[in-house]
Amino acid sequence: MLRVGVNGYGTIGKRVADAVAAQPDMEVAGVAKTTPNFEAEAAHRRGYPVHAAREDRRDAFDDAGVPVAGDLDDLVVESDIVVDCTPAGIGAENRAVYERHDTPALYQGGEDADVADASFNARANYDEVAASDAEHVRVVSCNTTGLSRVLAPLDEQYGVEKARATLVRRGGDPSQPDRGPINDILPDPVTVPSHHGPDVNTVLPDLAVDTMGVTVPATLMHLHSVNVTLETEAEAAAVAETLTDESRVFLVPGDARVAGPAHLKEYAQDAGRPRGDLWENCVWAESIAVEGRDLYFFQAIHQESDVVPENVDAIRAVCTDTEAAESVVETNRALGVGFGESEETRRVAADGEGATASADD
Ligand SMILES: NC(=O)C1=CN([C@@H]2O[C@H](COP(=O)(O)OP(=O)(O)OC[C@H]3O[C@@H](n4cnc5c(N)ncnc54)[C@H](OP(=O)(O)O)[C@@H]3O)[C@@H](O)[C@H]2O)C=CC1
Ligand SMILES: O=C(OP(=O)(O)O)[C@H](O)COP(=O)(O)O
Repeated sequence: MLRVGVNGYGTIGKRVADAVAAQPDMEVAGVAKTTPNFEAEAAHRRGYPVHAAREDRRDAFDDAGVPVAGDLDDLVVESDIVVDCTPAGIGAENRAVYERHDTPALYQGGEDADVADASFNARANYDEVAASDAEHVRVVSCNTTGLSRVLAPLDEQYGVEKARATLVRRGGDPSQPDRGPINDILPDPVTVPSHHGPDVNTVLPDLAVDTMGVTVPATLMHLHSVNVTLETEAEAAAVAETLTDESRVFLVPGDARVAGPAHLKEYAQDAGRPRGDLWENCVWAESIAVEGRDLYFFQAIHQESDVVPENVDAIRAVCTDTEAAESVVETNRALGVGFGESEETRRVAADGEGATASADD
């Protein structure tokens, strides 16, 4: 059993902890945060040992009646790997703590790429990261994850001459009342390209991609308008087939009459998904169009959850000998990723494979 510590228990951290707890080869060693708020109480109720991330905050936990299992050092010692889910910039400060204990760590996409020895997306570069023996790995951000999951298979199947995407970014998460805008539409960043294209190149280095960002008064999901000039001509139906075969792409059927992210979130909640999470890219099947070698489509990205299965796979890539396909299938199975069965799932099931818990160390 891999013992996984989660440092930072907010939007991403709480989901990563639950996803780790769902895996047959992993358990949650504990979680850490600085404030004994409702989320700390929820972590305690879920049975996760709660750690005070800063020694000077320990009294606050005692005063609030939230039992404290230890400090950050204790959590790192207890863990085979730590998933750092602290706010952007704090992960970089924490790397020294993980190094001091010689404990591998994952970081999130809010950190600069140079926080880690490698950036990770399971569909784009699991094998390279696993082979590199990198012990400090950054899981790319939600938007970059969403782009990488579609651009990797399109590049393999048809070749990508040039990808362009306009990212309509949600202003903040539903749990962030202090975010905005509340009545505006912001070029964000106003400079072009946005950081997302270069970030895709941290996991798909040879792919030509430019991105622009716009932030809007919405909290539910990001929405991407994607245009890809392919190297070979393809029918829209063939592209749809290619994307259907991806286990972390949900091709939203036209007859579902899903108008936008509000319907997608309702779809997930009706399906009984925890927190209404949508771990998959949601590509509108009807939007897939091809003019010559130019492909167009819309996809929605659930920023709170799409990186969660990627973190689970990154744990296996860093700590075990598990192959990419095995890990993805195991992660998907344990979480319930996929509204239908992908080709990848069918193939691995037919081969009788399953993720192993064989830790290297
Ligand atoms: N939300 C999103 O849409 C996405 C976020 N990311 C990235 O994931 C990372 C985390 O983001 P997100 O989950 O949204 O952030 P949140 O603000 O929701 O959660 C951060 C958590 O870290 C805790 N925290 C703050 N300071 C410290 C500290 N010094 N040590 C330990 N814990 C601390 C906070 O609680 P407390 O204050 O009690 O300590 C909170 O639990 C960022 O890099 C972000 O860019 C990536 C993809 C999508
Ligand atoms: O990593 C994210 O977005 P990004 O891919 O646009 O950088 C998350 O949605 C967090 O974004 P935020 O920095 O607006 O909270």
